[in-house]
Amino acid sequence: MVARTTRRYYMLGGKGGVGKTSCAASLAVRFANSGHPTLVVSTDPAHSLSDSFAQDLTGGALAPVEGTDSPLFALEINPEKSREEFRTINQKNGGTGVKDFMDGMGLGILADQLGELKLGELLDTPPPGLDEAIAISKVIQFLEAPEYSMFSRIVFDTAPTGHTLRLLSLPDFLDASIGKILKLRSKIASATSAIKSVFGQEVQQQDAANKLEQLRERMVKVRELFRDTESTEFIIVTIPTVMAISESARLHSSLQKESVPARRLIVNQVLPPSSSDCKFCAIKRKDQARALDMIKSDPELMGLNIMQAPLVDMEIRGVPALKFLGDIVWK
Ligand SMILES: Nc1ncnc2c1ncn2[C@@H]1O[C@H](COP(=O)(O)OP(=O)(O)OP(=O)(O)O)[C@@H](O)[C@H]1O
Repeated sequence: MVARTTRRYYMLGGKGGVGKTSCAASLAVRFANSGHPTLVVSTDPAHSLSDSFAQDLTGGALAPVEGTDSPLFALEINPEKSREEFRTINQKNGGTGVKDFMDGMGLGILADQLGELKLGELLDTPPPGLDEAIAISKVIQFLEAPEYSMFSRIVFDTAPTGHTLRLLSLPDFLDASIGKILKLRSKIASATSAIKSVFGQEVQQQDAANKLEQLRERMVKVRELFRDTESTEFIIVTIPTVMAISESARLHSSLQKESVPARRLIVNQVLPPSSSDCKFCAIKRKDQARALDMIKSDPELMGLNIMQAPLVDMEIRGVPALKFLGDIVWK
C-alpha cells in the first residue's frame, strides 16, 4: 500500500461504529510515517476525526495533524454547507419564478420537464448519500488546486454503509439531472431573449450555467474515481459479529455490482488470545471465532484479503495510539 509514489485513494466504509474512523486515521498515520504526504478526509456528517486524532480539526479547511514524520493533513467537509451551495446554483436555474414565467410565455412543456427533475424537493429532503456525493465532489474540486498536489495518499473516512451504497448510484442520477437542466436552459435561452429578465443579467446566467456544468463534471469524476482500479481501493471495515458481517457481505456485493475495486476486509475489535480467560471472555472469544468462520465460508467475503485488528484495552485516541493500531493492521 505504501510502495507506489503515484497518488492513491483509499475509501474506508462499513456499518456504524465498527471503527471506520480509527482504521482510516491509523492508515493515514501509517502512510505519513512511510514518507507519503497524506490527506485524510471525513465525509461522514458525524465527524469524528478530531476525536480520533485528539486535535481540533474542525473548520472545513486543511488542518495539519501534529506528530507524524511526513505531513499529514485532515479535512472535515461540512456536507450541509456543500448542499447549500448546490441549492443556490439550482435555484438560479430551476426556481418557481422560472416555471411561472415559462408558463406565461407558452413554454409550459419545458416548465413541466423542469418540474419533473424534482431537484428542489431532493434538496429539501435529501436522500442519504446526496450530502456525501456533494462532499466528495467538493474534495475533487479541492484536489484540482495546486496546494493539494503534494498529497500522494488520500484516505476517506466515509459515512455508514447505507449512505455509501446510495452514494454509488447518485453520481449517475445527478449527472443525468444536471445534464437535463443544462440542456433545458440552453433551449429556453434560445427560445426567447426575454428570459434574461428572469435569470437576471446574462453574465449571471452564464455563471450559474458554468457552475452547474462544473458540478456535473465533478460528479462524473467522483464516479470515475470510485471505479478506477489503478488509483482507488474501497476497504470494508467490520467486526466479528453476525450482523456486521452480513452487512459487509451486502456492501461487498453492491461494490462489485458498481465495479468499485474492493480487495481488503478489516475485521476490527478481535479479542486477543489470553492464557487466563474469564468466563465472559471465553464465551465472547468463541462467539467471535464463529463469526470469523462465517467470513471464511461467505461466498461474498471469502475471496477478500482478511486483516485482523485486535480489540485494545483502551480507547484509540491520538497519533501514538493510532500508530500502534496501524502498525498491527496495515502490514
Ligand atoms: N480495535 C479497537 N480497540 C478498541 N477500541 C476501538 C477499536 N476500534 C475502534 N475502537 C473504539 O470504538 C469507538 C468507535 O470507533 P470509530 O469512531 O472509529 O468507529 P466508526 O465506525 O468510525 O463510527 P461511526 O460510524 O460513528 O463514524 C471509538 O471509541 C474507538 O476508539
